Amino acid sequence: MAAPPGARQRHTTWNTLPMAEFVPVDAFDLLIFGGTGDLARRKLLPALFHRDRDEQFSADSRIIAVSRGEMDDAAYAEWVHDALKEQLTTKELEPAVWERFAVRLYHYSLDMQDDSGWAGLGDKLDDTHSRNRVFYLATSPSLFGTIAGQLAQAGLTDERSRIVLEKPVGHDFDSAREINDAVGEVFAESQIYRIDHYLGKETVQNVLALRFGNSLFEPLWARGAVDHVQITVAENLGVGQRFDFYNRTGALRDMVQNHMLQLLCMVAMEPPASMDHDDIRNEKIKVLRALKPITPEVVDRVTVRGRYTAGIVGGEPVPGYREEGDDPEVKTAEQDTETFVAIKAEIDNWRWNGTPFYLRTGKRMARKLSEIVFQFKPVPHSIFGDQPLTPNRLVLSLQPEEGVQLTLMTKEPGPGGFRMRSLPLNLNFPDAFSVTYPDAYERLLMEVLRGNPALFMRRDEIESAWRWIDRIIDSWHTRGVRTHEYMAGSWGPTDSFVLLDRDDRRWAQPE
Ligand SMILES: NC(=O)C1=CN([C@@H]2O[C@H](COP(=O)(O)OP(=O)(O)OC[C@H]3O[C@@H](n4cnc5c(N)ncnc54)[C@H](OP(=O)(O)O)[C@@H]3O)[C@@H](O)[C@H]2O)C=CC1
Ligand SMILES: O=C1O[C@H](COP(=O)(O)O)[C@@H](O)[C@H](O)[C@H]1O
Repeated sequence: MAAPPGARQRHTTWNTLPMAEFVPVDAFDLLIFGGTGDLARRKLLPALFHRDRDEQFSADSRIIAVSRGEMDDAAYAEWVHDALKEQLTTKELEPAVWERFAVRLYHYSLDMQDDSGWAGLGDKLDDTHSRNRVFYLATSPSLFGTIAGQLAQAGLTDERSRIVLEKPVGHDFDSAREINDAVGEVFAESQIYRIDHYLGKETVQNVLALRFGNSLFEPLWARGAVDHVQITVAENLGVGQRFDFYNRTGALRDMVQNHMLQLLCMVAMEPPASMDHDDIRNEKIKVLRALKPITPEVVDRVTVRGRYTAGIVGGEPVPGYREEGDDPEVKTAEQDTETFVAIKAEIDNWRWNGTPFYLRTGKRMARKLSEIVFQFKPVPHSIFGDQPLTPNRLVLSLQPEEGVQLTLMTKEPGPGGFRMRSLPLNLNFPDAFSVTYPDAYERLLMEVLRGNPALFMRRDEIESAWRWIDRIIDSWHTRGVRTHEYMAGSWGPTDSFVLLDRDDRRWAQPE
């Protein structure tokens, strides 16, 4: 049926087939700037290999890596093969799939900071522009503007091409705006895909399904019923070989500015009118704009910075932050960088006024765990006398297991008396669906190749998030807020427990 005159055009390009099916994408040239880096080796190439295994790529689709290294296509294919051997099991790296994948691989040597060499890159590409052309920038963000400009000058872009920007987009609001301006001179906003790989995780998308596919939760999803929300992203790994990057960055910029704020937006936003990417992003931006600024007056009470010391993780002794990294020059430049941060965030809007969102992320914590916990309020009046009633809790688990758990009060069975027990109602996704869970990068790469930007961040989201983060960093500087030590293998510094204790609340973990 034709849309009525004046109806809004929707751009949803989600695969909504009734069954999970591997729908092929149109032919593409995917250029990975930084195609020999750590991200390409560990994430992008294994993700692409998996999608090729499921026959989603046409025979003529190509992957072209760009880096300064002198290597021909065959040498690059060999490098990729070694990388895949490291990342995948022998069973996964099926020889027939590898043969198909290997012929897609090309390498082009180029110093992106140099003006020469860009015209030659065009010779590697299909000049009929008959296939989708995607530029994936897996390099330092300081190169994003230069790369976009050089691509335009070499005549390699048109209105159909897409550009993917890896996180972080900038180091603060000003640098993010500079990058967005430079890239925006060449590409329209609809052609720019800013990655936050948390948006590619299944449970994060399941937040949409849970909230808006059920009538049960939405009426309770507000300050009237929800006491507070906790978002935890705990890692057991340390900073290891990324010391140089991390030392300049810290947990607030590395994890909160992007992943944690995106999670917060997904659970706190108002219902979007549709799954259209701009409908969703319009709601997310409202949440970011409603975040209460953290000023020097309150920063001590609502944030905690931590840094790990040596300890034991998973039964193994591990070094402290100060012992990580081996470059002496970097070591001397060491700052009081936080590897842990906890924040009491408040959203100044009708729905959430008075319901805080406690955010917590850290490296070298007791175990890897990412979850969002909705702590509901207690019943207003108990008819069960002295029996304690545990308020309901909804837990959305992202990692390591993906699922949803709702705790309910039930009556313990028995011939006499009336005893109440809190029990979980569990929906474990891997048990419920007999499919292999794709890595977040697999989904995100496919969405780029399909031209669906819903799972990517719009310019205003990035910039709003930076404004809020910059304010915290300024307040830390103004008040000289230092890091507190926590032992590797713990759940963070004591002060993070005090943060909740002050409000008479507790972190959901440790159990
Ligand atoms: N690694 C990870 O897990 C994650 C990384 N990121 C982000 O992705 C980006 C890339 O990270 P990562 O892969 O770890 O970095 P690496 O340092 O491992 O790789 C950088 C890549 O860029 C190439 N490169 C660097 N400078 C130039 C240049 N002037 N001209 C041409 N090629 C160049 C390098 O090749 P060569 O030196 O041979 O030129 C290499 O291929 C960073 O912004 C990072 O923050 C984001 C999330 C996770
Ligand atoms: O972007 C980043 O994310 C990883 C954590 O990702 P996950 O999918 O393993 O939870 C983090 O280790 C890294 O420091 C950060 O840059």
